[in-house]
Amino acid sequence: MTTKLIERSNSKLWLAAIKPPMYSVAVIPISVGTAIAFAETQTINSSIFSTFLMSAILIIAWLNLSNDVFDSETGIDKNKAHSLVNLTGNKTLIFGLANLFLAVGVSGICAISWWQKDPTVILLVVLCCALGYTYQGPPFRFGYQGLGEIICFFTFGPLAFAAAYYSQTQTWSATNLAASAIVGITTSIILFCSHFHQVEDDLAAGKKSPIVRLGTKKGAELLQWLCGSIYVLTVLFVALGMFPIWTLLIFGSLPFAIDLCRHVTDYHDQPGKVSNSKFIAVTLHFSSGLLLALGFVL
Ligand SMILES: C/C(=C\COP(=O)(O)OP(=O)(O)O)CCC[C@H](C)CCC[C@H](C)CCCC(C)C
Ligand SMILES: O=C(O)C1=CC(=O)c2ccccc2C1=O
Repeated sequence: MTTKLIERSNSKLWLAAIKPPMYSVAVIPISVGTAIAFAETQTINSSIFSTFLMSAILIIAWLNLSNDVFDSETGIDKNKAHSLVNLTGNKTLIFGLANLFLAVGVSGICAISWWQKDPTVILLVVLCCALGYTYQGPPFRFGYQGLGEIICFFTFGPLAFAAAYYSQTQTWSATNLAASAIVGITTSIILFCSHFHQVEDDLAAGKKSPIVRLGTKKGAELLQWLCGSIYVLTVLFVALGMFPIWTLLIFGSLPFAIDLCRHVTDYHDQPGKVSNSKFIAVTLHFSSGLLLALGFVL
């Protein structure tokens, strides 16, 4: 019985370390960017789409494994039982695996550029990876200065969307750029929410996350503006004729936005209770992204 309980909590820790829901951040920008390309050209290259999707998932695996490696070096993760480095006790193995995922992911994107005889897509994705590295890796560690959310907005928004759209069309689109702002915001909301419960550990390690800088109460207030902005922007882009009317389907994700804002407003200063806000934010990101994509293809 005791062994079973230990096994169960061990598998929970592994699941928390691998973070399956977080791969939404790879799926959504590639899917929405491709949906817009399809809506505008009526064609889709499914080999390019599936290669891009697999590569993006591998790049996010690299990001998360290497985050545990770099955080183990600053001591910020010393209380984090679900760090892969803490779980395995083998930093070299996790770093090696992370780099393998990055190499295979980037190879997939190289294949797309090779098929297109055009380096644009690989250059955009390498720029995303380099910015992702500056968030967490030495000597930059820009996340420790509170710059993560800004890097997140540009990488998962305009840059990832430009790469996904260009991989299908070899051209650019103002509509795609507008949609990228919405997904950039929802992705940054995930990172923003992940910092509410970590204030004590972040302060101890000298990490000035936006929540450390603002305080949890002001952070909860800012979250309401960020969530509201995705709906205001969608209405604006529909009114300007840049988005089809069906993209208003994004309002179907409003209950998750309300739930997220209520949860964070109620528990912003209670780490044990606010810690799951990151996963409500993932649900908001996934549902709003999927509905937006649907709005473009209908
Ligand atoms: C690893 C990230 C967050 C974890 O942050 P933190 O250390 O505070 O949390 P833990 O407690 O879990 O340790 C995400 C950081 C995202 C980064 C700012 C930007 C990454 C860009 C990607 C490489 C872009 C990939 C684009 C792809 C879809 C083509
Ligand atoms: O572990 C995390 O907290 C995050 C992992 C991750 O890959 C990601 C990507 C984009 C935005 C936020 C996050 C995380 O918060």
